[in-house]
Amino acid sequence: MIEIKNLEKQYDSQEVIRDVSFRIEKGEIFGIVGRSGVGKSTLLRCINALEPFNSGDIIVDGISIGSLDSDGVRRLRKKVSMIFQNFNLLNQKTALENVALPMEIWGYDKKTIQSRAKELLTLVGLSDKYKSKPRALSGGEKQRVAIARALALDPEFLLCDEATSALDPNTTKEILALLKKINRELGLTLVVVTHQMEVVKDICQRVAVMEGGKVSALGKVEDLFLNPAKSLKKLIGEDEMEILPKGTSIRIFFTKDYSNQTIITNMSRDLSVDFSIVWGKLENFSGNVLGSLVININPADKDQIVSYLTEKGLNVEVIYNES
Ligand SMILES: Nc1ncnc2c1ncn2[C@@H]1O[C@H](COP(=O)(O)OP(=O)(O)OP(=O)(O)O)[C@@H](O)[C@H]1O
Repeated sequence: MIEIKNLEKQYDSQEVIRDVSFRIEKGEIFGIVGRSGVGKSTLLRCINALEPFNSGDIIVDGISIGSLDSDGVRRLRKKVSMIFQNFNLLNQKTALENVALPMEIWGYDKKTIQSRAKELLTLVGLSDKYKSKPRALSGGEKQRVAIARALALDPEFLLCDEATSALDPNTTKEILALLKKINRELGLTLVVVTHQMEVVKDICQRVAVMEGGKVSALGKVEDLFLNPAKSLKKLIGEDEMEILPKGTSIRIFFTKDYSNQTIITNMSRDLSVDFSIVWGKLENFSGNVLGSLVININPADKDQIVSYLTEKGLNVEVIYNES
């Protein structure tokens, strides 16, 4: 488990992390999202002591990072590995040599290094590229090598700093599938910093939204997307607001349990009310299809519609559009 407690970080006089506290549970895929410059990468780099912090603490599996000496930091980085947007591979070395490097630094014997590096490159789907140098690899392949290297010392946590931001959409999907596989099969806890909402929806279970160095929302991804806090709405855009008709509308959030039910048609029959469907979307969250629907209603029917839907266990939001 990673516990971040009242963390504060400044660069000179600029406050970058302001009183941030949350926990990342073992085995989960946890997202940290926010606009550029809100402090996501800085927070991630504090977790493996790449950046010092000013006050507060980070506890990784019971170890307080704030009090580590240089040997402690070395051990922490073995446990908490990291991948980056620009891959950070050594260009003069082959894929195999890049993956071998951390094991050489830790003094593993040559035979173990060779077999483990090959095993890891096979795990990431590059069994035919052992001898390729980075310049002969695509972006996705480079990130696969970086992931194999990050796994070389058997870490428990993998920090991913915008790991798919430099990749095209299809390659992004492949790398996300690989990260999910690593989480599932090796039990690694993943902390994923990203500004890409598709990444959050595809792989994260919980997410912290950052704004101005603070956490402005935190929770399960589907809860935050289906009933977004203001901070998340700003990030994902409020495109539907532009097409809302005048008057009173109701946004209905469909959770897993309701997404296949015909509640809306039943409501129309049960209450004898008319409405028009204005807008709807279905989203895929780690394989679960959830959705939201906006209906425009007669203002006089508002209370009975809200009660009906709430009694059925649905989340609703009333939206008034005066313009
Ligand atoms: N080494 C540094 N020295 C001084 N200021 C820095 C340093 N690294 C980051 N900053 C500043 O700290 C703030 C937060 O940066 P950070 O990289 O953590 O944000 P971010 O949310 O990850 O943004 P991005 O997605 O653009 O990387 C920014 O204003 C940035 O300019």
